[in-house]
Amino acid sequence: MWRRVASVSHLFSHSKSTKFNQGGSTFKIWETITSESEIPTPSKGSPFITFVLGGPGSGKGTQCAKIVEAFGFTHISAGDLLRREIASGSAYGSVILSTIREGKIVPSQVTVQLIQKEMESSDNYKFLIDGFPRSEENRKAFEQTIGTEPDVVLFFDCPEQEMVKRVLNRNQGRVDDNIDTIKKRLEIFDELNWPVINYYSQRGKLHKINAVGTVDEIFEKVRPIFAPLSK
Ligand SMILES: Nc1ncnc2c1ncn2[C@@H]1O[C@H](COP(=O)(O)OP(=O)(O)O)[C@@H](O)[C@H]1O
Ligand SMILES: Nc1ccn([C@@H]2O[C@H](COP(=O)(O)OP(=O)(O)O)[C@@H](O)[C@H]2O)c(=O)n1
Ligand SMILES: [Mg+2]
Repeated sequence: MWRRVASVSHLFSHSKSTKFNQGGSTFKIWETITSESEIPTPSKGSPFITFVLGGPGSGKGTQCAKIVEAFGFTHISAGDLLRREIASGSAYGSVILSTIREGKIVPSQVTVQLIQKEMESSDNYKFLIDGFPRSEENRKAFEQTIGTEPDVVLFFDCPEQEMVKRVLNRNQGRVDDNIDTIKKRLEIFDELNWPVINYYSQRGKLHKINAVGTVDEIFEKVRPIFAPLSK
């Protein structure tokens, strides 16, 4: 549930719990109903980090481009970094390629190192980290290596059927955009994503966004989260 608060620097949040049954065990998910939530005030001395979560095809990359344009973030896509690593012929390339083909998660050490390099080489202090963390292992490795937590976590919540449709129409020549790999990616997403969502929800950082609608309609739900930030 959203309440638009135009040009007000405070958005407050309250939560309700929902139970999800994942692989035999029940996780209690705190669903943040972002009507009123406060985002920290960024300072140029320290990075302002937003994690962008959601299943394959939920629209993370598309919304990141809009956020960059409106709010001046630097977009770091974990998937793009891994694909760049493959293309560069790096020593890790073949392992990364087979992991992506199988829809599995690349070891966190590799992904976090790539993210860290991007952050360190940027002059910006506002980062959108897209498609990361995809597991608790990812999350913990980031915290240990970078030594900080995200300020904001976005979660694009999209029905599976819609995600499958979008991925099959994406047309970017990706090795993982085929029905077999998508099925595996959705299974992995279902198994590993919820504990991460639960963790950030309990810390009051999660902004869950219904990812069904047009790109612009969805961005109008994202915009108020960052409204307190200037470009
Ligand atoms: N709201 C939307 N409605 C319909 N298609 C969308 C929407 N947002 C993104 N898409 C399309 O769906 C595909 C997946 O979007 P993308 O941003 O790459 O998702 P993700 O990064 O989460 O996998 C792309 O082809 C994109 O153009
Ligand atoms: N944190 C991450 C992000 C991506 N990946 C791998 O990269 C693939 C593509 O990630 P992506 O973020 O580009 O995919 P989309 O959700 O954008 O479709 C994933 O399915 C994983 O195999 C990973 O191992 N760890
Ligand atoms: Mg993407």
